[in-house]
Amino acid sequence: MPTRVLAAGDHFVLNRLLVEAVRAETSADLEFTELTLPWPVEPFGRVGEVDEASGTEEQMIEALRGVRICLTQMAPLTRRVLEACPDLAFFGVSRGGPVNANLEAATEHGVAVAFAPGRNAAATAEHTLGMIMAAVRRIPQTHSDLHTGVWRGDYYRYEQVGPEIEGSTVGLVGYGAVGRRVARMLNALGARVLVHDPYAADLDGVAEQVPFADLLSRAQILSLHARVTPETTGMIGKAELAALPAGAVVVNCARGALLDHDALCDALDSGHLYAAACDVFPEEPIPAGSRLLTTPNLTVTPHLAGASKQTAMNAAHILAGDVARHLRGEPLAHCANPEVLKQDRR
Ligand SMILES: NC(=O)c1ccc[n+]([C@@H]2O[C@H](COP(=O)([O-])OP(=O)(O)OC[C@H]3O[C@@H](n4cnc5c(N)ncnc54)[C@H](O)[C@@H]3O)[C@@H](O)[C@H]2O)c1
Ligand SMILES: O=C(O)[C@H](O)COP(=O)(O)O
Repeated sequence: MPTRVLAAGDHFVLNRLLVEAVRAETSADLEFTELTLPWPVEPFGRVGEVDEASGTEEQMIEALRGVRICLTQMAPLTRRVLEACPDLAFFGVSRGGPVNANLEAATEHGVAVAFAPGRNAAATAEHTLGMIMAAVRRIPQTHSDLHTGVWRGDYYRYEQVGPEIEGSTVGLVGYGAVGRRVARMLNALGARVLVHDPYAADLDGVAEQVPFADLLSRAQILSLHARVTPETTGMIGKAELAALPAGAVVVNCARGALLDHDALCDALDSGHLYAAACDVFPEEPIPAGSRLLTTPNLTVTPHLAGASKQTAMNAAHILAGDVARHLRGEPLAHCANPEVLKQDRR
């Protein structure tokens, strides 16, 4: 009897990549089903606490009959799904965190939850560098000026000039897959890189861990790369922005929940900050009429830092490696619930 595998991504391209990556990783006798599911309301920021009713729960329960391995981007693994699908043993989430899985219930049901850390870290780090440069050099503003027939060379040459990255002090909050790549790039550009991440042990020799208050008082460029936790939610508010040196630049390509956006707009309006750039917001899409769309010197992109040609392929390869390990009865490389009692239910 072949082992049944369900690829339940939000796009047929992801499903194809998942199936092909698993086929390339193992010669086990597998039978694949592909199901394209709509992207549910994103539980941004919560990891492993999902359990509310979801529109796709019924579809999942139906599709998971007899399925042992499920690979998905956002399909919900709720307690109800787990109770209704006793054959499931492996649930792979093609994201940096298994935000769509109830980890406690999965562990109770002996279902291993795998995920794909770092799959989009290069893309996100490169976008962050782009946002820093865009903000510091006023690229979006001057580009828009030219489109409206305005050539303001002297203004931007003398009155609106930002710091060079070379020689600047940059503060990174969070030193995980993205943060450490940003640090390497900025280090190569000649910046001094300070880090606040209480859980990062090794700083790769390119950055210096400092107390949070020191980082804030010294960072000419502040870039956020922490995951959202109770500890990091709202960690950059009015007081933290005020603590930055005058003329500082703030960049957020992590999560909107880390930053008080009203305080950010106030700090830009008052001239305390020179510029800011955000890819993520408290509400997405940004509602019409929001200050985030009209505050000068705030560059915005629509939550696409992690998107690249490689991202989905990287995720598929990371998950496929763990599918092969699961089938061989080996420990997984990226398991969100390693305490799972019964990983192998063959
Ligand atoms: N905009 C996008 O498209 C996009 C793409 C990828 C990742 N992200 C977001 O970027 C962030 C970083 O992603 P990653 O893949 O590097 O995650 P990661 O899990 O590899 O790293 C997150 C880091 O945050 C640190 N952290 C935890 N608590 C902290 C605290 N109190 N203070 C400072 N640091 C703390 C952790 O120790 C860890 O090193 C996440 O919020 C992720 O959701 C956004
Ligand atoms: O949607 C995003 O922000 C990116 O895909 C990264 O999120 P993740 O690391 O939580 O998957």
